[in-house]
Amino acid sequence: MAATVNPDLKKERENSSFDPNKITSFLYGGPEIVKKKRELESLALNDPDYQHEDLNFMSQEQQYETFLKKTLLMVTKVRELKIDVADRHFYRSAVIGTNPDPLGLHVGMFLPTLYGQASQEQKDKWLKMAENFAIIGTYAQTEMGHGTFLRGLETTATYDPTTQEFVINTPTITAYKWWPGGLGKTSNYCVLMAQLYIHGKSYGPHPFMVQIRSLQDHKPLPGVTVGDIGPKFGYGSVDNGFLAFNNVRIPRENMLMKYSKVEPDGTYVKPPSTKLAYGTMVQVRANIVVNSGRVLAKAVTIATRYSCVRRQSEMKPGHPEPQVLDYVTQQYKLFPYLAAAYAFWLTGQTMMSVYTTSSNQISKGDISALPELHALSAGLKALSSWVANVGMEECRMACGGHGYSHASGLPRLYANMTPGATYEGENTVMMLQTARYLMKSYNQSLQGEKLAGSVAYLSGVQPVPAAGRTRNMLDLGVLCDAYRHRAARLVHEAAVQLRNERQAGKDQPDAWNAASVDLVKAAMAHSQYFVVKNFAERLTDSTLDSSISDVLTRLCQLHALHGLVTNSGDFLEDGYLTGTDVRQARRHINALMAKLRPDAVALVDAFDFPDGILNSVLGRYDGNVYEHLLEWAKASPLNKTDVHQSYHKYLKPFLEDNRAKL
Ligand SMILES: CCCCCCCCCCCCCC(=O)SCCNC(=O)CCNC(=O)[C@H](O)C(C)(C)COP(=O)(O)OP(=O)(O)OC[C@H]1O[C@@H](n2cnc3c(N)ncnc32)[C@H](O)[C@@H]1OP(=O)(O)O
Ligand SMILES: Cc1cc2nc3c(=O)[nH]c(=O)nc-3n(C[C@H](O)[C@H](O)[C@H](O)COP(=O)(O)OP(=O)(O)OC[C@H]3O[C@@H](n4cnc5c(N)ncnc54)[C@H](O)[C@@H]3O)c2cc1C
Repeated sequence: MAATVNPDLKKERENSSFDPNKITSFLYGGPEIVKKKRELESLALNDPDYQHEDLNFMSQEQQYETFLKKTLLMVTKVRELKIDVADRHFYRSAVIGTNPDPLGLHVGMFLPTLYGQASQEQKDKWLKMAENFAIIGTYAQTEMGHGTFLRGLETTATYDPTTQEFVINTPTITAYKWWPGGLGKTSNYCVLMAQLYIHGKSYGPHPFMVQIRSLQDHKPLPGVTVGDIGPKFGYGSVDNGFLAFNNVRIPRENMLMKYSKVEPDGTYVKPPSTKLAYGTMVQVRANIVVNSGRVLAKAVTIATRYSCVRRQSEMKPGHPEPQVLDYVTQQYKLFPYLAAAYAFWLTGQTMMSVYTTSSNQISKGDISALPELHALSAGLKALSSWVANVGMEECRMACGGHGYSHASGLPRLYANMTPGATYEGENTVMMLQTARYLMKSYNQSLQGEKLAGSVAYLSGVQPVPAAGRTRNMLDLGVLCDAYRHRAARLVHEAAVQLRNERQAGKDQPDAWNAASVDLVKAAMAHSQYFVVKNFAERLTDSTLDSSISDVLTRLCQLHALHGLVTNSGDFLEDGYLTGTDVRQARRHINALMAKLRPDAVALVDAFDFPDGILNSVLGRYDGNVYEHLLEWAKASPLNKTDVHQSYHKYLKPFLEDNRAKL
């Protein structure tokens, strides 16, 4: 087995213009954090207790069992090792890699819902148990018939003042809860979203704490039907489940009552905003933005390293076969996603800091930040997960045939990450939520109100500059202006279309539906502007090491220019940019790619994913791809014996029969 680094990769690293550790430090927030991250990752990756056979060789049941065992062990070890709460995600992501785990919903949504929606007494009652995994919960909202339309949920929680209980019921097949992670086999509790009814009146969806399985033998409690929904496109390591209730009674105190309340006599106390009950979803949407950047970074790391190891065809007759990354078309496949990975990594950081600031404000009773937080997280969640999906698939195809093998790590990455476009708010629906906020804000600006936050740019009309001007299309100020102008114009045009539909006689919902393609386009342009502007702003950080600011600036330019060229119609339509500008932009992209080429490997190394996390033969740090491909294939279950047992059952009699007939 080769112990040395592949010579092509070695040369790439020797020829890069900067030290990748400096970018790693920038991406993770300083050298101390990087040190901590590496220590925790290496602790997890070198722990023999976490080793197991490749998941790709396992059935769904085996994957679930393996991951359950592994994550429970992780909980115990995190406790024993006394890992700080703030650092646990480093350890966790090294243990689970790019796979979801059966406790993901407990950590990612059940606990956050208790933190965000439970009253102090309820926290005192349940938090200790939940934080210490004495109970395991999930977030049971989606039903077979309704995921998007929360007001359409059919599960009911009917208050009975005589016993001071809620009666939980699943009235129809379509009311079955469907999809919650960890529900199928793992959880014994859930936060249940159900329609609250008091004295025959509906109050909309509310969260309830409901025990579903016995704490003694894990059997479903009386009146509870629960199970696994079966194999999916990915997510083999998670037991997504179904759940139904037949008039199950829970105490009044089990409705999560930080905001809405039901008094013993059935009096309903209204929350400051009904949408506060949706708070956990906003948090997870912000997390998805972070995750999309990381997922794209992983895919690009695999494809870029492999493209330096892979040699194919003759560029010049008689010359050695070039590294495929030297084909400019290959660069054009990968470098825009390399740039996008950086863009979304940084966007994710900003999104999380907006989330933290706004949610602190909200939990203190000031809910003014809620609409902006919802609109921003919805749009960025949708944009980032869409780009990550397209990018992962592009990276897979850029690896040729080997990209299709599970050895590449890319099919599993895609299958596990692509539902980010669907869960936690289907992407088109999320973009339409952002559009709703944009329309409101736009109308407010027309009334002369000054706008703040991400929509501040909608205040005041953006004039189209006079024709004939020359622009420097590499100037980040020029690029940000172009994106801002495009977003403002598309918001304006969507608003005009909406108004025209109304004037043509449609009511508001029909007009909205008729204008929805334009509305999504406007929300997309708004979100893209936010990403480009955020990237450019991060480069103005005076503490940024000068040795890396050049290369990061190139990535930012490439990200902005590539988006501009692929959406050139939007920038040209009203004459804001000229054909010459767009042609110039295309030339700059080629020049930028040539400049980035020597730094490509260092730029993906800077993401600092150890091999154990990447889990890809093609993306190995040492580049020794071929010998490990062979080794990996040999470990496949079909190769356990030279002659498979099916030969004796089927092939042998078939061949013998055919031979006998000759
Ligand atoms: C370590 C941990 C790792 C982390 C990862 C964890 C695990 C990851 C795995 C994850 C696994 C996956 C787990 C899962 O998948 S969990 C299930 C996730 N499900 C969804 O996301 C459902 C999506 N649907 C909705 O959110 C709502 O129903 C929508 C938004 C579609 C409409 O809603 P509704 O029909 O009720 O309302 P309306 O249209 O009448 O609008 C009314 C007003 O409300 C405003 N509004 C709406 N929503 C919000 C909001 N949230 N905050 C603030 N405001 C909000 C809205 O703008 C409007 O404002 P205005 O215009 O009137 O002023
Ligand atoms: C892997 C995975 C894990 C999940 N985990 C959980 C979980 O733990 N807990 C949980 O509660 N749920 C979970 N879900 C469910 C998930 O949240 C929903 O599937 C998601 O919110 C989308 O809702 P839907 O399935 O009803 O899609 P639908 O709304 O039926 O979407 C179908 C199509 O209709 C379109 N559409 C719907 N409404 C509109 C509209 N108003 N305007 C325009 N177009 C519209 C959509 O754009 C889409 O193209 C999970 C799903 C997956 C795939």
